[in-house]
Amino acid sequence: MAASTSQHALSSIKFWSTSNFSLEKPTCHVHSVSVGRRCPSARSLGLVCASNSQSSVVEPVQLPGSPKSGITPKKSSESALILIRHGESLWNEKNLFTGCVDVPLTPKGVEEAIEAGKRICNIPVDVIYTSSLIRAQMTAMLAMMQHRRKKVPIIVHNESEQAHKWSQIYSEETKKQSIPVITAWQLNERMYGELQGLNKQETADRFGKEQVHEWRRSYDIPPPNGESLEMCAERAVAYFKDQIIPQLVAGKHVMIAAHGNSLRSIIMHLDKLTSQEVISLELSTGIPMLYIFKEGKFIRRGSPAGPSEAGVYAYTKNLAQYRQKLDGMIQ
Ligand SMILES: O=C(O)[C@H](O)COP(=O)(O)O
Repeated sequence: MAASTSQHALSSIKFWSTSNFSLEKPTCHVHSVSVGRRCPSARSLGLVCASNSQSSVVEPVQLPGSPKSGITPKKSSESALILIRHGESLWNEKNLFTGCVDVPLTPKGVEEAIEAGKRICNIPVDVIYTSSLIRAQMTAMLAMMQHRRKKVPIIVHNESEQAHKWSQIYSEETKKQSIPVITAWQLNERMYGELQGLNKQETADRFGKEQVHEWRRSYDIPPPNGESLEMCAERAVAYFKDQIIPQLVAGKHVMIAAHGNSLRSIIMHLDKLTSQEVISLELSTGIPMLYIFKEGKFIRRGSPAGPSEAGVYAYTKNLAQYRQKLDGMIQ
C-alpha cells in the first residue's frame, strides 16, 4: 500500500516536472568549519548548531547510481537538497515528548519557519517532501511563502484514486507555477512510545538523566514501546533512498521538511556518521541545511545565514546564476 502510494507520488512529480535548472562545476570550495556547541566530532560540525552559516569540510558520500529508478544520472548536473526541521511546536514549548502526536507550531515556530524561508529564498526548489505531521507541513508551506520564485506549493493527494482525481490541475501553465508537496509518514518523527505526552524534565527526574539521554539520543536503544533511531532510520532512510535520491539524480532540487530524529537518521546516512557520532548530533528547530548532490556525492554546505550569503552561492556558478535570474525576474 505504502509502496504503491509512493509510486503514484513519484509519477505525479515526473508529470509536474518543472525547471531543468542545471548547475555547473564548483567555482570554489569553502573550507571553514562551523563549530557546534555540544558536538566535538568533526564529522558533525556545522550540524549541531545548525544556525551557524559556515560550510563544513565533509568527505562526500559516494552513492551508486539509481538502479531501481532506471534514471541515468546527469553527469554535469547538480541538485540542491535542503533539510529543515520543523519550527517550534506547542509541545516543544511545553517540553513534552511529542513523537508521532500531531501538534501544530507555536507563533515562535511560525516565525522560525518564515525566517528559514528567507534564508533559502534564492535556492531552487522543484519538489518538497514533508512528513504526514502538521508541524512539518506548516513549516514547509510557511518557508515556501518566502521564496522569491513565488511558485505555489501544492500538496499531492494520492491516498485514494478519488483524492488523486479530484485534486487534478487542468492547466499546464498553472502546473508549471506550482511545486508538488509529497507527504510521507516514513519521514515522521520517531515514535516515542510511552514517553509521548510526558514532560522531558519530569521524566529525567523520575528515570534519571542518563536513562532519558539514552532513550533520546542513542542509536539502538528504543524508549519504552517506541522506536530507536535505528528503527526510525529503517523507514526514513529507506524512503530517502527509494523516493528522494532518484529525484536528485534526475536533477531536481528537493526540500525535505521533517523532524529531529527522522532528519538525524538521514544526516547520519549522508555524512556516514557512526552510531557513536550520531549521539552528539542535535538539530535546532527551523534551521535549513543545504547539501549539494553532484555525481552521486552529497556535499554538505551548512546553513545559509541569509538569502545572499556568499558562502552558499560562491560554491556553484549556477546557484549564483539562479539567484541572478530571480533578481532579473523581480526587477
Ligand atoms: O518528539 C519530540 O519530542 C521532539 O520533536 C524531539 O525530541 P528529542 O529532542 O527528544 O529527540
